[in-house]
Amino acid sequence: MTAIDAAIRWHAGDFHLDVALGAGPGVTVLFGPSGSGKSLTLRAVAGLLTPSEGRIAVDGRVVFDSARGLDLPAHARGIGYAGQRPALFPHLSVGGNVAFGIRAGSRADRARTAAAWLARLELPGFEHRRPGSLSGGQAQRVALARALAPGHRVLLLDEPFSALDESLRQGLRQLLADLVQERELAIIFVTHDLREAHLLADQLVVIDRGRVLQAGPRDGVFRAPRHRRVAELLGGTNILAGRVVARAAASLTVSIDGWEAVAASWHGDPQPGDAVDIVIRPERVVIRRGEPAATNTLPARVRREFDYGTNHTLEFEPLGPGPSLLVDLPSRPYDVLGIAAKKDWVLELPPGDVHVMPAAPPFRATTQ
Ligand SMILES: Nc1ncnc2c1ncn2[C@@H]1O[C@H](COP(=O)(O)OP(=O)(O)OP(=O)(O)O)[C@@H](O)[C@H]1O
Repeated sequence: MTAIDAAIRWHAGDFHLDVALGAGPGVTVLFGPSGSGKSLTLRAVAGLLTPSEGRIAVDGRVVFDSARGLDLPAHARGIGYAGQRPALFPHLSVGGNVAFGIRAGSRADRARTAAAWLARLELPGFEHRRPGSLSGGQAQRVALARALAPGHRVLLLDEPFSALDESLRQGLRQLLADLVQERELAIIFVTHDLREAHLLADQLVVIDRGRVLQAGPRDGVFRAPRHRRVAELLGGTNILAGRVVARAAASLTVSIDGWEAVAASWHGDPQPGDAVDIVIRPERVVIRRGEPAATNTLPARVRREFDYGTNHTLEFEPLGPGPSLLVDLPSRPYDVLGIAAKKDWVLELPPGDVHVMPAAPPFRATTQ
């Protein structure tokens, strides 16, 4: 049974939210740019925002249905929620905040459970502190403990690590992964951090301007975006316009700026002659010294390079016909290959990493 099944509409001013979302056990990452509607979606599922239309079911139980006038309050939905800005009750201690949603057990039991969650979130002994005395990252972890403590199977977490440093983030990501295993949790996790999305997601939902653009298992969405906008949002910086030359059972031949490449991945039903967009992820390009490879080689020269410390982004221009390409290379292979000294290389694009999508509709400058 899906843990969350939601179809909601809401609008305010110019912003229209029209989202259908399903989430099962594991981590479903809701990924999208700032202002795309991620928080609104989560707030609607949590019961903190009333959609103008729609239906929301949690573990098969309908908690909102505009057609039936049903709208269960947040506390009756059986969901743990931690918002983007931790909204702790200022009049309660930290322990009181964490124990707030726990229903079972004596007062002492609830206090013990709260203290145990605080310790698990690396805040041991914080239960007697006041919320006003916490740093931003500590308050965020208290909010997370409060969401976890009642033991709900469904958790909605809105950028819960945004105020934390990398080492704390790593520990808490591991904690979430452990909890998913231990308790078969279903978590919807909002982030606009691509690395975090990739690291955490079992399922990935890409949202933009209030709409779901694509949803599915993480690798399927990353490797096979449906169209240019999804590829752009997922960091596919080489998105090239081309045309289909030929189609075989398991491959397409595409022409890009006069250079032909074989692609083994595509979305839709591309036919010879069709205009298409082609995405080649910068971390999937192979840099060779010049030895021959079977398919998809492109002699090219480094035109510009950007040193990000852990990796280099190289901008290659072709030596003959073909596209310019960005290539990401970790700093060690960069040194071993000697790219600082040698600028002419042969790029190789494995066909499985050349993904073809229907061409984005042409941009219309006028409304005629
Ligand atoms: N009460 C409101 N009235 C009008 N517009 C609103 C209201 N609440 C949110 N919006 C708008 O809806 C859009 C989506 O907001 P939302 O908070 O869901 O974005 P988000 O994807 O979570 O972004 P971020 O990553 O920046 O948190 C934004 O453009 C926001 O300004």
